[in-house]
Amino acid sequence: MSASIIDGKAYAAGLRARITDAVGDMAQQGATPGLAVVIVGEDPASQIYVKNKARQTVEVGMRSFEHVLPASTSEAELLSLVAGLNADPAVDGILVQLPLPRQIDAQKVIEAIDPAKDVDGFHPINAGKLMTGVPGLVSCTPLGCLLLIQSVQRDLAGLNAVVLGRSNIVGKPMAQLLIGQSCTVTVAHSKTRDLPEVCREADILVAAVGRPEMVRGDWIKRGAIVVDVGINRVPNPSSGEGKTRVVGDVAYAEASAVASAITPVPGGVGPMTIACLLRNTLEAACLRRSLPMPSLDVRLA
Ligand SMILES: Nc1nc2c(c(=O)[nH]1)N[C@@H](CN(C=O)c1ccc(C(=O)N[C@@H](CCC(=O)O)C(=O)O)cc1)CN2
Ligand SMILES: [Mg+2]
Repeated sequence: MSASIIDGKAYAAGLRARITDAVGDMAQQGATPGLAVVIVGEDPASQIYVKNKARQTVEVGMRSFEHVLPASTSEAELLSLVAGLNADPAVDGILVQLPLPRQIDAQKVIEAIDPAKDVDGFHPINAGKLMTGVPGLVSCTPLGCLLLIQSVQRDLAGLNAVVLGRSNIVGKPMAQLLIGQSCTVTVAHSKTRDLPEVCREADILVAAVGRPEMVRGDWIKRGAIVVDVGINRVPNPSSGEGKTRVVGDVAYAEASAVASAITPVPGGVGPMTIACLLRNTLEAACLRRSLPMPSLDVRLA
């Protein structure tokens, strides 16, 4: 078996096209959505993600408010900025890029964001809504993963899903989303016994552990759908000294020989994270204006 490749880049482009249409309709009614993105410090990867977020926000026709703060910013200063954004009627969505410098308690900042503007879906109110099956803003990376899984199989009821990783940002919300689709869900992690054995039970395997190529081909059930959330930079001496390349948490070539469908790294889950952020900003803007959320059905060729 050679797995079909789930093209997250193409899916994300399709989603952005649908969002662009919806935002155009809102703009005609004088209701252009706005997204505020906050970055603290100079982490190079975060700078790239934030630039991409701001650029794509403008590309879909939304207003982008970028706040670049020095690494020395205090928690009180950041909380004061968040309070201002909560009160700003032009801002529908607020995103504080993670990680934050060590002097700032990220959880405190997340909890300071108005849940109605929490387009990352990290606020305990939104996490609780997901847990209890109440509509709310859902964390972007797991939402992107679910959309990619459903692009190859719409009905997931009764399937065994294994989520590798238990972070608040990916693992836990991913498990909740799959429960919402009537999957039988196992959350596995670094202390799980017989991990390869547990993974081999999965019809759907979502890997979000941050360990390069940890999931081997013989951990995967024949015909499984494999979603790789990992973004790991590893040395790549064949392209020159000091050069790196990006790999996922799954050994891609081995897994492709066994799975029915698999997301690549890069070009799988990563692009969906920002597309879903824009989707969530649209949803927040619709809710705040009591407008219906447009359907954003994307079909891959
Ligand atoms: N407030 C938030 N902070 C962080 C989040 C988040 O969702 N909200 N997620 C990550 C970073 N992230 C977005 O912020 C993000 C990561 C990766 C990608 C992406 O497109 N990756 C590419 C590969 C990139 C590479 O080559 O290095 C891909 O997979 O194709 C987009 C967004 C942590 N912080
Ligand atoms: Mg993410």
